[in-house]
Amino acid sequence: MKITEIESLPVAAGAGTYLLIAVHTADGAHGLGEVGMRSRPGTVLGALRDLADIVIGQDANRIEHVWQTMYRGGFFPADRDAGAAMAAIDMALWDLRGKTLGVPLYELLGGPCRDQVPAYVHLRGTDVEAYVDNARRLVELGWSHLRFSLDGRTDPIFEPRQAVRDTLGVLGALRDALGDGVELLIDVHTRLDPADAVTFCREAEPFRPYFVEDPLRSEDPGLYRTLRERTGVPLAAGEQYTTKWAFRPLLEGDLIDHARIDLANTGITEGRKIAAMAEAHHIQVATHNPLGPVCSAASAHLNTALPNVSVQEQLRPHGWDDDPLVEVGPVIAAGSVRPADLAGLGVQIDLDYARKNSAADRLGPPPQYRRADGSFTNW
Ligand SMILES: O=C(O)[C@@H](O)[C@H](O)[C@H](O)CO
Ligand SMILES: [Mg+2]
Repeated sequence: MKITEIESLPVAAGAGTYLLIAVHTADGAHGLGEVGMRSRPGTVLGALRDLADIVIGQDANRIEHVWQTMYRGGFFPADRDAGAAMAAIDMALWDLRGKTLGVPLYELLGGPCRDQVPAYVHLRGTDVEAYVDNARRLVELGWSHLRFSLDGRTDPIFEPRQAVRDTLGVLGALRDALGDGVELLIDVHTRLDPADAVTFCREAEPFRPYFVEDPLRSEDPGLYRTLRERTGVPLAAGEQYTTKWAFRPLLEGDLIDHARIDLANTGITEGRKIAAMAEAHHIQVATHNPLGPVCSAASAHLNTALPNVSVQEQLRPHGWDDDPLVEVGPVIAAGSVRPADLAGLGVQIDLDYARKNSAADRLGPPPQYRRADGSFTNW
């Protein structure tokens, strides 16, 4: 099972743009992977080429060994941008392993702990009424976990205190309209400084959110200690981390309640180790996955096999039903996701379609936000 090629497939498909890869082997097989960081396409495509120098010629069955050589083989640790490229290769090797053995990936990860994985979808709105209407529609479709963002709703200007007030208004209106049977998740996108994050979390408490995600920036996980002391709201973080070492302070300090592992940033080999570290702290895994069919499948497999799962992110309520790229993908039913009943990741894409519909020029930095004074703030 010699690895012969890492093929990058930035693809524009029915439902969005994805940065997929195919790892090919000498016997004509291939495994699929997905890169989680699409905001620096040149960097990650370059990292994939650098990693190919290390990986080509290796035995695809030695997944942990390949991980060690990718991570440490360039002397400088391959984290962040290179970590996202590594994650895609690692995911593809697990797909290949499952296909070679003829079993779904979750069987290799210990077998199922659950029948399907609870999932949440994204909720959007231009004003409070639109949020409530859109939420009601999703609930009617059977979704019980809805996620929306802390926004200023004056794009591209983001004023944190205004955004905190607006978002608390939306949260309160949703709770009033939907009652307690619907779980509400708020993603702050690392946009707040500690003072505003404390205000937001404390004032959100009476509305019983399922979690508040990324209230603080990710550079210094120790920052969460202050917030933790000042709010009882459940906290979620971790989507920007690629390694167990990055997650360690959050987990060992019991600073979060939900670990936002993104398998297209950590890979499966590292992601399951992070999940085990979380388990030791009674922290639930809430996989980050605003991504495509391959990462969604990988997440569904790992979450099927893990004991400590809260909820999996799924961008769209309808999955890939009408997407010309995706021949088989994970099964998305109202409120949940489960892997397709096939070997490996259980994803089949039309490789020719992917090659002909490159999204190379459509990936890049997200829209840029500004404070009213012109200074930068996170998207
Ligand atoms: O949790 C999420 O889905 C978000 O934080 C996205 O990863 C972010 O908006 C970048 O696309
Ligand atoms: Mg997020």
